[in-house]
Amino acid sequence: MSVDPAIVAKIDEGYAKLQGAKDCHSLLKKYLTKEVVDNCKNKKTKLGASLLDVIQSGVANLDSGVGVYAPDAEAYTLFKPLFDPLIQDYHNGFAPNQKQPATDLGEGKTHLLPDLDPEGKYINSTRVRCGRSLEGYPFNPCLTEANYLEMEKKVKSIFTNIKDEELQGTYYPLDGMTKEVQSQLIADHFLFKEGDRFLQTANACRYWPKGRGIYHNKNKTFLVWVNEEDHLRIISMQNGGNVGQVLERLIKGVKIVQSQVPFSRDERLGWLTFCPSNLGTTVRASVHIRLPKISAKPDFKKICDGLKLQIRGIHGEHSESVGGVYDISNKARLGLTEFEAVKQMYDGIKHLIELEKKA
Ligand SMILES: Nc1ncnc2c1ncn2[C@@H]1O[C@H](COP(=O)(O)OP(=O)(O)OP(=O)(O)O)[C@@H](O)[C@H]1O
Repeated sequence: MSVDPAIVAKIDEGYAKLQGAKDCHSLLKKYLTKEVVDNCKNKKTKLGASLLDVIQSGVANLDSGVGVYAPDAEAYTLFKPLFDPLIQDYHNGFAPNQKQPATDLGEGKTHLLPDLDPEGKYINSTRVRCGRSLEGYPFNPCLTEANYLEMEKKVKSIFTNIKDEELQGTYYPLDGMTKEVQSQLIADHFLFKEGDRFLQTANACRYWPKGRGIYHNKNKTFLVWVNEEDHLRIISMQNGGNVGQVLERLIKGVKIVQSQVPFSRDERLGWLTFCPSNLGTTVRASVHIRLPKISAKPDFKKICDGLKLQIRGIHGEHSESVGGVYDISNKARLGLTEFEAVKQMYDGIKHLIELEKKA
């Protein structure tokens, strides 16, 4: 199977565009060398995905942080000259000979994560999410409309089997949801946003809103996103800083969901996801936090980097802080266990609160 010359030409153009973009600091630009382009541009996965599928979002969006997506699981091995160094850079030096450790969600250990902010002075809310991909299905750019609908049907049957009283809820398909309800769910931080340009240019939004939706319990403390960036995003969240409680609920939910359908896991890369930044544990544990004194200092980002933490704005990735509230989470998700990923956020935030108190 050879790659269409028009696609090869677009890959070459993409490379040239990145090279010429002085203000582009994405990991794609850093690792898409001429050697990598020449090595990969004529390769195609069994499902027909090329290097263009991997790089097109980062080429279109020069302000990307990462800039690459895997159109299917095979892409991670076929295009490893690009993925391996990029993964190593993003995930704390996770080298090509390293393996993701076995899953440890933290069962029996959540008491080690008592409330970070019992007086409610700093933390508005806490959230822990993980992603899962249904075994046997590729990622967004390779999915057909029939795939989306079939996957949604499978996942809906998981939800109807949730018997746990706290987690029981309803699935709301995006198709048919009123704009008011959708906008309110987004504004309240429960639902994924609409029209994300990074995902759109990755070819991840075809047939939208078909097959997309959200499940949540009555209190909106346990939620599952269906077919946004990943097949599933399983989320536990609540007001305040009780990380242990949030994780406890997530563990319960993941175990129920996982007992019903098989998910794609790779020997080396752990749970497989569309974006390489989410591989491994797929865990992003975050707080919405106010740290007015230390966040005003010029070295705030450096302090967070040193604690292996990532800062985002209040409406998630690629958004700004509002009212001095930041979303701060663990950065790496690969090369450590799920519990360690949450603990990395926990220890880092504890330290930041101490610095804020002393400032
Ligand atoms: N601790 C938190 N409390 C309340 N809402 C949160 C918290 N962390 C994230 N959110 C909200 O979750 C939504 C999704 O955020 P965002 O897209 O940045 O992250 P994500 O779901 O982890 O996925 P990705 O990393 O792929 O973007 C946003 O509305 C964001 O404000």
